Amino acid sequence: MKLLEHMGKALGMDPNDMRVLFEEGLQAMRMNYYPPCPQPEVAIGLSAHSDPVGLTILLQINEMEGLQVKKSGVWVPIRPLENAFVVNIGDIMEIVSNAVYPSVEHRATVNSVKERLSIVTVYSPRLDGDLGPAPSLLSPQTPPLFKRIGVADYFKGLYTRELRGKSYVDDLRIQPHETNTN
Ligand SMILES: O=C(O)CCC(=O)C(=O)O
Ligand SMILES: [Fe+2]
Repeated sequence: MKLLEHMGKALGMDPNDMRVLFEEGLQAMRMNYYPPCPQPEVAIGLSAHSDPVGLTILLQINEMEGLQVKKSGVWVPIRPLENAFVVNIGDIMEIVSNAVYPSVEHRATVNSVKERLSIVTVYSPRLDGDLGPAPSLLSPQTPPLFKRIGVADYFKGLYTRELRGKSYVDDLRIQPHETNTN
């Protein structure tokens, strides 16, 4: 919550906009195990995706490289640093910040030498909340770029589709022909 509050402050958001959504939010944890793979060049540990949450904090536990983020269309390896967390922006933060903080597309590769482990904790809004660009960031000059959707409906929509890059957040984007000029 502290991290989110600071990010909201940096954006010039009304602190309440962040609180209303994320206070009493959902926190989940998962551990990923990638066994060594004899043919890593034809396999993938976790296919390209952006995390559908607010923020992700990730620890590459046994210091095996594998996480890659897409930067300007190129996959860049994230070298594990001892005792350092990786903080990834999720799709919900992209929506709330009205695309000021875009979510990061990433994937995990495997290798033939050793298994790889990562622990991930994700933070999301409360399920009974309502998700959309923070009202305090909107003005006639900065109109909303995403549709509003209930948090529960957002997750329902998410789990009925496949993991494919940033396709879900792209579907929630308001298209130019949908812009309401009233
Ligand atoms: O194992 C990794 O480094 C990436 C894991 C990940 O992206 C995820 O669990 O969402
Ligand atoms: Fe991820």
